[in-house]
Amino acid sequence: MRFDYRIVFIITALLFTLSASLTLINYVESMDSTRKQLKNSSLPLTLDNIYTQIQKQIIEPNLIASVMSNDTFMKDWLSHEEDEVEKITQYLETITNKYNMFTAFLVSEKSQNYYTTDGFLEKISIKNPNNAWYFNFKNKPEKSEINIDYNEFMGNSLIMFINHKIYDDQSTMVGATGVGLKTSYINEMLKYFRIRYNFKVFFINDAGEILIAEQGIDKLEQLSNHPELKALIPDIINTETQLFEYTEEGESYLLTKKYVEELDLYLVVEAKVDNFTQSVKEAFYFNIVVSLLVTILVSIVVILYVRKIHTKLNELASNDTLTGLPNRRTFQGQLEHFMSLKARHQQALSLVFFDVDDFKRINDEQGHDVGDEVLVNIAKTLKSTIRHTDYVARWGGEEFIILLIDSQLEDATLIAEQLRKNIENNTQIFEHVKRKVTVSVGVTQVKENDDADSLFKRVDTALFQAKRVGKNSVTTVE
Ligand SMILES: Nc1nc2c(ncn2[C@@H]2O[C@H](COP(=O)(O)OP(=O)(O)OP(=O)(O)O)[C@@H](O)[C@H]2O)c(=O)[nH]1
Repeated sequence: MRFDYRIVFIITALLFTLSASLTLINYVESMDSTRKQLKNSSLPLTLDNIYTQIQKQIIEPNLIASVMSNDTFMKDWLSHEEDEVEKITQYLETITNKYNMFTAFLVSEKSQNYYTTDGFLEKISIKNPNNAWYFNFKNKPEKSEINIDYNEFMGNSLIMFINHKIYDDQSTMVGATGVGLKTSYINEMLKYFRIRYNFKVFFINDAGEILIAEQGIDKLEQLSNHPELKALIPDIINTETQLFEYTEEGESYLLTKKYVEELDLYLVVEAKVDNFTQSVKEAFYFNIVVSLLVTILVSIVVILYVRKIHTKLNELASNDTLTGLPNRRTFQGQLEHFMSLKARHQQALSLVFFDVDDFKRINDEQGHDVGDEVLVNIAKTLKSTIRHTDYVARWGGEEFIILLIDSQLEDATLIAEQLRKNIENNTQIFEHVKRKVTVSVGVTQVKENDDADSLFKRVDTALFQAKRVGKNSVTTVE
């Protein structure tokens, strides 16, 4: 009976399918929950965090600019002392140093002069685009504004200006003052959020231009190279929607926005989804490999175990459990095999068939256990008497059979006689039964035209004759 590997393959396939399916379900769920967490928690939290930090940074300078615009010194200076530039320079310098601002400024409506901490800077003109901010501001109803602008006089860097109008007692606008601060802290903050949390943060104005972004981040500087993001910008500005999604070069991005009133800008936080699902993907590949290894391991254990059981079953099916000798069925198979070989190789084969004499008496008088012990010892004697190339079996009950390979009838008779003597003189059997146990033996040789039936019939006749002549003897039938 050959071991059928198909069942192992089926078990392996089922096991792997099961564990792979569970891993896949787990993966899909984890991906889904990571996306949900990104949408519902990480992105909005980061957005609020940045918003709060920016507001905190604006509050103090805004207050300073407001105090400056209401300062009586400022108002008096504008109406009576504008020729004393020293005084205002000192005032602006004091404010800048005291509050650690990048600059402080004043524009006089009467003289159109622009003063900074360095004194008189320039005469502003409506024709100069750099001065456009003042004329725009003047025409606005608001008393204050925040402008984020590059300033060529200030190292051409991005400066946040907090502008406040100055009014005289008749509520006429007499100028504008305020402070300027470098936005480098914003850049630091944007960098921090990118490195620490994998978020890209930027600010867009009403015109859809990205006004503040981390410097050196290609994507945001070259918005025209990113049509998918560019196409979203009108929606970011004009709709109430908070969350946006787009795909670029096969990568999925999520965006969230908030309007920052003080800056009149939209704060946008962007996340590349893959950055957040990477660990889930890695866990998925790892789990698949582990599942495969575990499946292989389980399959090996199953193969080893099933093979062991299979060998045991084979043994049980082909061997006699009491003596360990092959049983009748196995013997018949072997006999047919040797008979066909004989036809090819012209090899002499003989059959020896024997039966324990008066075995029933042993059982009846001394019990079955003693009877069993006798059979076991006869099997041992049998094995030690014949050659290892011969084939022996328990035929059934107290009958044994031997196929002697390459043996003529005369040799077989000699071996049968030897066997009979060995059993009769066996001391171990004697110890158990307390008397001699003998066997009657029939011998025959396989003939040219024999089949299994004719052969058995002949050897059975020989055994019968051996019994008839008084047992404990060997009889040969040609
Ligand atoms: N202890 C034991 N007895 C068995 C076993 N198989 C068969 N027997 C017994 O062997 C006995 C055989 O008895 P019989 O066929 O009458 O043969 P016998 O008593 O040996 O008589 P002869 O063959 O004429 O010498 C029966 O009592 C069976 O029950 C076995 O495995 N163990």
